[in-house]
Amino acid sequence: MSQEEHLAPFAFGARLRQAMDTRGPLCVGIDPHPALLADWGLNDDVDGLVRFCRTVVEALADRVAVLKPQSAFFERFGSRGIAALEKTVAHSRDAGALVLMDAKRGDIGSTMTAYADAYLTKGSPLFSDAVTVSPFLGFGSLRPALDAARISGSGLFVLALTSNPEGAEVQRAVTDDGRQVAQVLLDRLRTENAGEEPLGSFGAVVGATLAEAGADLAVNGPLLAPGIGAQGAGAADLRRVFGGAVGQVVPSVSRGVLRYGPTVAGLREAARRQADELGEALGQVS
Ligand SMILES: O=C(O)c1cc(=O)[nH]c(=O)n1[C@@H]1O[C@H](COP(=O)(O)O)[C@@H](O)[C@H]1O
Repeated sequence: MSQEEHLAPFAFGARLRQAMDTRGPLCVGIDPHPALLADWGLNDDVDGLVRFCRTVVEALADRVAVLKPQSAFFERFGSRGIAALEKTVAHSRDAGALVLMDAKRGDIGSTMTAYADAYLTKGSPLFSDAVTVSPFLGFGSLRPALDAARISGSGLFVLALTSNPEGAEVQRAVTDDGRQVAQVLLDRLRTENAGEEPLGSFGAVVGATLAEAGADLAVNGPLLAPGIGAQGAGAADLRRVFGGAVGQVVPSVSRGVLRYGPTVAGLREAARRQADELGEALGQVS
């Protein structure tokens, strides 16, 4: 039985909290890079993509809290890639993982409504437990997604302090009232999550690669921490970056686990190792 069936009335934040508490907080990204397909002995085509995803889901969907398919690697293959993405989402959810669709969508409100229909509305072929969104058009442009997520019990992760070095130019820019852009976004998330227990459904993306957070991360929502493994961050960075907010951190690893395929056993062992290391750093059961 999937987590959704178990926990149907609960909001994403509550379902995520439960998954983090029972499975540990690790999120594994499904990023079928051409280089990984080659390393796994697969062709860089739809058949290779499908086999790759089937293996990752078989290995991990019954044990990690969150699986995060990176939409770009599926879009490369056009409509058949999207069909593979739909199946990957469905199989992951059926096996009990929460699915965070990494699509980083963002647009004017009226178009955002269509993205909300695609990812956050029950019955849509790409319906996911949560989706990553870009607030570059202003936090208010995300309103249709916030509203749709509230109705369907799904969630959002808003890019705030991304793991790439180029992000700071925009995200650390100082606004008229003296706050950094990232802080404005975090403050808006705190408002959206106000009063939610045990955890709000609207999270922020905060890279584990940052030298320091330099922001108030207490948004009463989850903090997705990519950048671990291939981008150079590790368990030791989490306490430094997240400080008192470590209990809300969902550490995210893609290549750092995927490179231990193609066997199910290799992937499981790599995920377990990451979960142990990160869980220890976060002071959580894993
Ligand atoms: O939203 C994300 O997941 C994300 C945000 C961010 O700031 N940095 C970041 O790397 N990501 C994604 O996280 C994954 C990182 O992959 P690895 O570097 O292989 O672990 C990729 O799918 C990125 O698109």
